[in-house]
Amino acid sequence: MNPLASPVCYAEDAEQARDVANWRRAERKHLLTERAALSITDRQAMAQALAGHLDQLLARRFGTMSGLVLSFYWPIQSELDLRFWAVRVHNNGVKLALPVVETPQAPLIFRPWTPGCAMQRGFWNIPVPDTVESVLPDIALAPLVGWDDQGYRLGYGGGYFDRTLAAIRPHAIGVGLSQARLTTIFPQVHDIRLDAILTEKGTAHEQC
Ligand SMILES: Nc1nc2c(c(=O)[nH]1)N(C=O)[C@@H](CNc1ccc(C(=O)N[C@@H](CCC(=O)O)C(=O)O)cc1)CN2
Ligand SMILES: Nc1ncnc2c1ncn2[C@@H]1O[C@H](COP(=O)(O)OP(=O)(O)OP(=O)(O)O)[C@@H](O)[C@H]1O
Repeated sequence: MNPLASPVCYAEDAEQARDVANWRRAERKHLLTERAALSITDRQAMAQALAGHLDQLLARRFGTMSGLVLSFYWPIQSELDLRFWAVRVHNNGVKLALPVVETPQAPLIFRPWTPGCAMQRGFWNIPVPDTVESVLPDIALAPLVGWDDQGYRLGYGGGYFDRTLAAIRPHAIGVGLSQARLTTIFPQVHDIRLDAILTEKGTAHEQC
């Protein structure tokens, strides 16, 4: 074996990782600008349509979801607002949770949420339930900034969902806009494929 091969290879890997990180930063910015340009009415219609697809997918895979814990998200930065759907799901007896960055650069934790429960501002100013209790979700909705046909997700660039899916393995469903599709996100070793991706147009990806 050529003794020089490994260091050269590492140098190329580091360069490639840097290129991908730079490309993702630019794509994120572009996708977030495009999403923010949609009208509130359009986003509400998309959220309604997506909620319908979610109901179908969850009923098909999990039936009534009785006894299961499902995590959703508190919308930020023009994300589709599925809180009306979360209230409906809660009223059907499903336990809900929200993700929390408790420790930077560590997996997310999940705190139980009920409609109207006390909230506080967390990391990045994202509202989180004001409780010390935590739960493990069986199903986790992952908000998407971008996505690809293989089921890979682009988020806000903290690596939080990937770290979480590497630590615990809920059924992970990415939710986002059909217009946020990328040909590929150039998956890196840390990227974990989601079990399904849903947009306002329906199922874009589903693992068998
Ligand atoms: N509504 C909502 N809640 C959520 C998430 C989400 O995507 N949406 N998250 C899903 O995981 C977690 C928070 N995710 C975060 C991801 C990145 C950064 C952040 O600091 N980003 C840096 C950019 C990093 C980089 O590009 O290198 C920044 O903008 O400064 C913050 C929070 C938990 N809660
Ligand atoms: N399992 C992991 N362990 C350690 N670091 C990780 C892990 N997953 C991701 N990271 C780090 O997080 C950084 C950002 O990852 P990536 O670009 O995939 O974020 P993202 O999926 O867009 O963000 P988020 O999930 O927070 O919305 C990567 O450079 C990587 O170093």
